[in-house]
Amino acid sequence: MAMEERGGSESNDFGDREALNFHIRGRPGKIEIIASKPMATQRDLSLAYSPGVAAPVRAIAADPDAAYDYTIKGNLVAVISNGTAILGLGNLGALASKPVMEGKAVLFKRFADVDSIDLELATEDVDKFIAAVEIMEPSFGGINLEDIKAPECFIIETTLKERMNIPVFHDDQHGTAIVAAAGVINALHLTGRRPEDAKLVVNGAGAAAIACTELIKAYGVKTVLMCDTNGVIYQGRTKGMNQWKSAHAAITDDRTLEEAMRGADIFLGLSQKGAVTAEMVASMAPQPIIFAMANPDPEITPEEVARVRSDAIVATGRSDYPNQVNNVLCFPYLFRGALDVRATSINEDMKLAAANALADLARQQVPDEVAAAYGGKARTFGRDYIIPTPFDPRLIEQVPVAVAKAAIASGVARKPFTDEAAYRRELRMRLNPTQSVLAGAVEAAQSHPRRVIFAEGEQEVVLRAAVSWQTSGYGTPVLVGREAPILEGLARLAVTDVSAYEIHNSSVSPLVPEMVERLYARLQRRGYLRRDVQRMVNHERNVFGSLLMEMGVGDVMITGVTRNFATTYRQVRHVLDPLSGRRPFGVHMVIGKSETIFIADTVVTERPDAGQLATIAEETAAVVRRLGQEPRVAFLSYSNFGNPPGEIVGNIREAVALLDERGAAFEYEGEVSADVALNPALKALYPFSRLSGPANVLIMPGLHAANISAKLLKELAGARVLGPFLVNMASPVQIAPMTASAGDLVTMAVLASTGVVK
Ligand SMILES: NC(=O)C1=CN([C@@H]2O[C@H](COP(=O)(O)OP(=O)(O)OC[C@H]3O[C@@H](n4cnc5c(N)ncnc54)[C@H](OP(=O)(O)O)[C@@H]3O)[C@@H](O)[C@H]2O)C=CC1
Ligand SMILES: CC(=O)C(=O)O
Ligand SMILES: [Mg+2]
Repeated sequence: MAMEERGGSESNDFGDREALNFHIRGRPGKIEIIASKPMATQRDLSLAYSPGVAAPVRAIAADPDAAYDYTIKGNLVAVISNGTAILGLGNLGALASKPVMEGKAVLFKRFADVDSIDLELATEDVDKFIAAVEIMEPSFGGINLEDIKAPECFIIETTLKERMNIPVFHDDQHGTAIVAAAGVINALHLTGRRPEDAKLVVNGAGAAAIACTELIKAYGVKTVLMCDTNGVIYQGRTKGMNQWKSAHAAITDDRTLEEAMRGADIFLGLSQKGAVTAEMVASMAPQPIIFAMANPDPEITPEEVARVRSDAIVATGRSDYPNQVNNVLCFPYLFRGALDVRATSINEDMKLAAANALADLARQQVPDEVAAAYGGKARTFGRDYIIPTPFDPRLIEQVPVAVAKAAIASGVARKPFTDEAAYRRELRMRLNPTQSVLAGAVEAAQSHPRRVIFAEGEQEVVLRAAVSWQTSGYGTPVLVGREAPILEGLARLAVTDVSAYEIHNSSVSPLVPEMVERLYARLQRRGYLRRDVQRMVNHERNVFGSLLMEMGVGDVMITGVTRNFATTYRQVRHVLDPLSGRRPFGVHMVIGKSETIFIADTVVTERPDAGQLATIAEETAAVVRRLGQEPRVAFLSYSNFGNPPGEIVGNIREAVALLDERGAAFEYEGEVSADVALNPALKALYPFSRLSGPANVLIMPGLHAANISAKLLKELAGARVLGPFLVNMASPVQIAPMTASAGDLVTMAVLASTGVVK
């Protein structure tokens, strides 16, 4: 997101209150543990616990490696801290570090499907810390040390690496160094500099700073001045020194950061908020490279830099500016690769491989399916994109493969892979690409704020969605309803600045006369009297809201929580039309762990004929592609390829033949039963089937089957079911289910406003 698009704001678009609410909502914190095996029956209990559990116990006692087969060990990483250097907030103790450590654990899961648990150890004693961690080796596949201050972190990590036979990795040192090095390589490339000619100034001489400096020196940067709270670290300095700082002591007359910064090509900030001034930045060399990486607030903000330098490449550790240089780009993927080949350690070769993979990725052309993850906004390598963003769906494939290969080549992999293509496939399957698209759409929504008409503005759930829309920076909520209840509702939600919300009351709106004229012109030849139309405009919020859309008051309309779909749809269609020549239909999305299943048409056409089925399939396939997945369409029935025969089966077979005739450019098959479509073992009974894998688009034979199965899944399956999404309307209108949460409403609005669903 470019700075101007943020409106030049220098603060978060959310406050502490929202961050606290986020953490307290539902289950406190950010983690829960779920069972990976069913625990439904007496038999399950016997297998999982006594007596069944004795079998894996004996197997592991006989062969310790069997723990990787029979327990979670091989995919479990401990995030361990004592809270002595929590981000850039300082030594606030073990307990206070827990939100960060829980956060790291969920990032492991979200980005690389690594299970992770946080452990906060209440000690600043190095020996006690080491003793506690080393005896935990049986439990974990790897140890991620976090937010432990220097110089203790160096002793802790070195000793644990010597004593433990699983990867031990201090994220603040090496994770940060890998990502910073990738960014520096690309920034040097962009500014046409050679590493050996560049002057680097590092502010901070702790865990992150020392490791970053070492890695960047290994890449060829020779002239380095490092500073800490006592200024420049020069040869001969005695105050506040230790052996790790001494290794980087320079021969120089500079004594302060201000002096060191003069003429510097690169600045790395790994110290504290506000440590750098605009004057210092102004004194740097042309095209300065400025990585202000302190969290949560950088040494200097990109806005402050922009005021004095227009030629700088700027990165921070935060996700709300371009170029996020943060170890989140590294640790999930590095451990993924290390765990997958059961590496005994994470060595220099693996770190270099990760840095190079990250740097390469940013330089690659962004393919269309990845652009979908950015809401269609293609990224190109340049000043505002020197490093991939955390939601880039290619990271899960490229970085772990590079790391695993380096582990194999350097001899630390205990279980090398032999088939790289199969490993890449396995990695891709770990994450659901739709999640990346949703994340990308959110980013796109923030950079192109839109006006959303919430037609049911007095409803509590709608107000919560509207507040979330506004505070997330997606744009202006336009609320339909009476002013007093809406203002009361906003006050209950602690909104202080109501000027950010627009309220339209259909009883008193000055737009009503024009609305009546427009609608009467449209409906008079459908048997509506002027007074019928007047009543509809005044009393039917969906009609009023749709007219607001029609008159350009909003960009997107969201409704649906107070009336059933059919009623709402009828009201909307009084005013708004489908795309020319198109027939609207509905798609539900069932968002699973590694894939999303799409079901259509779940809302409009009761008994689609063959032509309609074929068109629904084609248009759903287009939606699926925009959501980052390659469609594999199954036309569902109770029968498989004509067996048993039946009346509605003919329609479906004809739809498949029509797609053949039309030369449809996606995989499709039918008619098949749901289990043959989804279960590879059953599909194998039909080896001629044209689907290359389980279907992800289920085209239902009729509205009954579609709507019932979507709702059954929502109520029973425990999966996240979104929709129905209304496709093919000329203006972006979405009709949510009456059960929609505020989050669902926002997601629907985001997908509609970014054109991912249309
Ligand atoms: N973007 C990212 O991915 C990451 C960012 N970081 C950030 O780096 C910073 C340091 O973290 P970490 O290395 O773990 O912590 P440490 O406690 O190990 O090191 C902190 C270092 O910063 C120095 N320092 C503090 N304030 C100043 C100042 N005003 N001017 C100069 N030096 C200063 C300290 O100096 P002295 O030695 O004199 O006490 C010390 O050397 C934090 O802000 C953290 O958020 C860390 C990891 C990853
Ligand atoms: C990002 C991180 O790990 C830190 O700031 O400490
Ligand atoms: Mg950290």
